[in-house]
Amino acid sequence: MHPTEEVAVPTRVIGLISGTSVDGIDAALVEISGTELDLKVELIAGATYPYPADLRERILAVGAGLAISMAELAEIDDAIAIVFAQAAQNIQIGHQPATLIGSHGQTVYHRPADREMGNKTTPYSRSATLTASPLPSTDAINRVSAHSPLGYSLQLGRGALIAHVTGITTVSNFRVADIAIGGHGAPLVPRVDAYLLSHSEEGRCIQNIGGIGNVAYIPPRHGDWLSKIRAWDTGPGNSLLDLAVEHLSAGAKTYDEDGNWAASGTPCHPLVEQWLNQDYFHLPPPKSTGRELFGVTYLHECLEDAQAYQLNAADILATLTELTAASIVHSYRTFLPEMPQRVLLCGGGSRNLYLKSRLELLLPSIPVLTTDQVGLSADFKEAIAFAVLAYWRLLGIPGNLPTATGAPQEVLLGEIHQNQYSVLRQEE
Ligand SMILES: Nc1ncnc2c1ncn2[C@@H]1O[C@H](COP(=O)(O)OP(=O)(O)OP(=O)(O)O)[C@@H](O)[C@H]1O
Ligand SMILES: CC(=O)N[C@H]1[C@@H]2OC[C@@H](O2)[C@@H](O)[C@@H]1O[C@H](C)C(=O)O
Repeated sequence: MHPTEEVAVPTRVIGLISGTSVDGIDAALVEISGTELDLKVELIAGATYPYPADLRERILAVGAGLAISMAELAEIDDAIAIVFAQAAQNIQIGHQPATLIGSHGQTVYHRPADREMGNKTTPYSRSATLTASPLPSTDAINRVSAHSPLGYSLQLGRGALIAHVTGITTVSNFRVADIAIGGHGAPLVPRVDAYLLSHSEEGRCIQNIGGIGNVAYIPPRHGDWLSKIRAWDTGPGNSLLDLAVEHLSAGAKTYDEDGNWAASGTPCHPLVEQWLNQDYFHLPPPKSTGRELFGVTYLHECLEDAQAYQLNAADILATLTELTAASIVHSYRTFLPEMPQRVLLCGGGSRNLYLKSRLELLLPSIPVLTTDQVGLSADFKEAIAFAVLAYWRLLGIPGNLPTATGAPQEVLLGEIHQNQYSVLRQEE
């Protein structure tokens, strides 16, 4: 290739994600330089674009198990891609345009790998030498597909359509490569956290509180610090709280702004202790979860349990907030090699002042700040991370951390959908 024709690695990148709260599309326009240890990201613009109300309702219904036809699945996949593409267009207005998009899409289903099955022999042949054997019986197939050795995670909003609509090369479907080798495919942000938020002397927990909570413990940055990182989904973040607020306000509110409603109640500690007995909180990492577990059914069970204590609405919210805080701290004390010297919060839950105060109470002598306070946007960190993951994908740098996802090795994450312009250039 002639030197003047050399294609520069895109450095102006858009990251897009809608998380488990399904509140809207977070878009971050960033300027990236460096690669890993010298990685630098400047946030040029960040915005959240709320979903059209009817699309949000459909996503939540599908995520909660509504049966739909294949045609409807294709339709909703493309509807999400179109609003993501529009978010990408909007975030560039008034700025130099981007040449790459990293789009996480919208998770509508997440089933972690079945550890038990992963270690068991399967009814199909895994041997390297091909030997003719009968196809598995229907019973065996049903057994395996009900407890597949591989996880399954579905993110809608196909990258091909985003690339087509925006004309910008788009990387999407980040979770599948990790899942294909036996990982959970989540959490994926910790590798980016490691390079953007590690400290030379200080062990830090980066705690995202979205619909679901997840933590990345990052030891001080020396020696083999990278292999000592631990990360997992801590359990409910705001998912149960949001559902409870909607229920208790008869649909008038969708979340507990600043945690004010919960702050006017009193947490019921025996109930929190009872809820903490739940299996997920005792499962050792790597582990991941979603609204499939901490969703509507779970909330209804919590509300039933609460009846025995005759709690009012504020007490119920205080108790659910306490579950989020206590499950986070319980998981640090149970699974971390050592407690962090600092906790940095991000995600919408970092704005819940009552939740933050409960975390501070449960973590005496450990400062609890937000990532904003160390220079990385708490609102847009996940979107920023998917911009970096797309950038790494083009550079051939792996995006997963095996200690976080449980995958046996590092892999390149994401499928690349080139824009029409670069496809035409290759054909010339
Ligand atoms: N001012 C606020 N006070 C209290 N809670 C807030 C506030 N702002 C946002 N939230 C909470 O944050 C949630 C959205 O957080 P976020 O956008 O980080 O979640 P997400 O990215 O969808 O989830 P995940 O990280 O699990 O994928 C809202 O649903 C709400 O519960
Ligand atoms: C399957 C899925 O979308 N998981 C999300 C979810 O939201 C928080 C937590 O559960 C986390 O593991 C993950 O997201 C972030 C972006 C991650 O992969 O790091």
